[in-house]
Amino acid sequence: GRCVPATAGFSSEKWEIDPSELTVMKELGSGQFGVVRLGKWRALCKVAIKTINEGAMHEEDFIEEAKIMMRLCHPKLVQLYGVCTRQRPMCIVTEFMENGCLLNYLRQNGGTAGQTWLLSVCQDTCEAMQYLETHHFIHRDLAARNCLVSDKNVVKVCDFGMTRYVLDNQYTSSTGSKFPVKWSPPEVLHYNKYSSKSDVWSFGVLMWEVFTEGKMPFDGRSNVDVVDEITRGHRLYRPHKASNDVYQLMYQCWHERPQGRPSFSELLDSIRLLAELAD
Ligand SMILES: CCC(=O)Nc1cccc(Nc2nc(Nc3ccc(OCCOC)cc3)ncc2F)c1
Repeated sequence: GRCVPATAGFSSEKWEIDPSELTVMKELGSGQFGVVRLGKWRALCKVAIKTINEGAMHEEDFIEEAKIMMRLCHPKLVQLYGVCTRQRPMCIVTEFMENGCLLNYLRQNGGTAGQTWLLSVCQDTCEAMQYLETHHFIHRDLAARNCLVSDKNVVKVCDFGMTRYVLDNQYTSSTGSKFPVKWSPPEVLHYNKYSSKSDVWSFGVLMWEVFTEGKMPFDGRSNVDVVDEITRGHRLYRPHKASNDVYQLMYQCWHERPQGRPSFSELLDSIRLLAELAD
């Protein structure tokens, strides 16, 4: 099936990739840990090679985790192929997605995107999140910037669980300048309490990003103001391209209490129903 043991043949320990079998090509941009480049494995398979800047990551912990992440296989998850840990800087090798980051794709192709595709983006990402929920794996940083678009305009979720290995405390502390406050629920902002239900809150914000075709949530407001607004019960407005049904779905994701929010399984059933009715 889809989940071919991706690194079968990559090397002895299934998560270790032999760098001599990688050809590095053009630069794609920069992610959380450093530069990401397009590459080829054994001159054949296109891959994304993410270089990990020295001091950017808890490397030992990540290598342990990579063994688990390799086992997370789903058609809507950007597949982790393996790591090159025997040289520095270390690198992470993943599936390559032709059309790049969803956030930029929405901003560049906005306006032309029909509601059908916008809803399909939510369905793709919800399928990935339902899979992670089933495997009790929390993403912790779900947002359009952490989704990628394939050559067939299928959207996949990437960088799941990676925030646990970031050393820059501007990212990791909820008062840090780089912390995803605008994608975080009250229990994360106040108690650092992560769960699949905190991912559901982020998913609601991702739906808002999709239906506004890449707007910044709470645009112009500071993180401190957003914490205050959210705590007082304020929520993001209905995007013009979102029907009332679609808005109701994302709004449910922002229930103050985690247990008041739907699961990804329930969200997926609702999205599939809306997609059917829209056809
Ligand atoms: C918004 C956040 C953001 O840009 N993130 C980001 C940037 C760079 C690379 C990655 N990671 C991966 N990228 C690809 N494919 C990719 C293809 C085209 C592209 O075009 C860039 C120039 O566009 C004119 C960028 C990426 N496949 C797997 C990744 F893992 C993530």
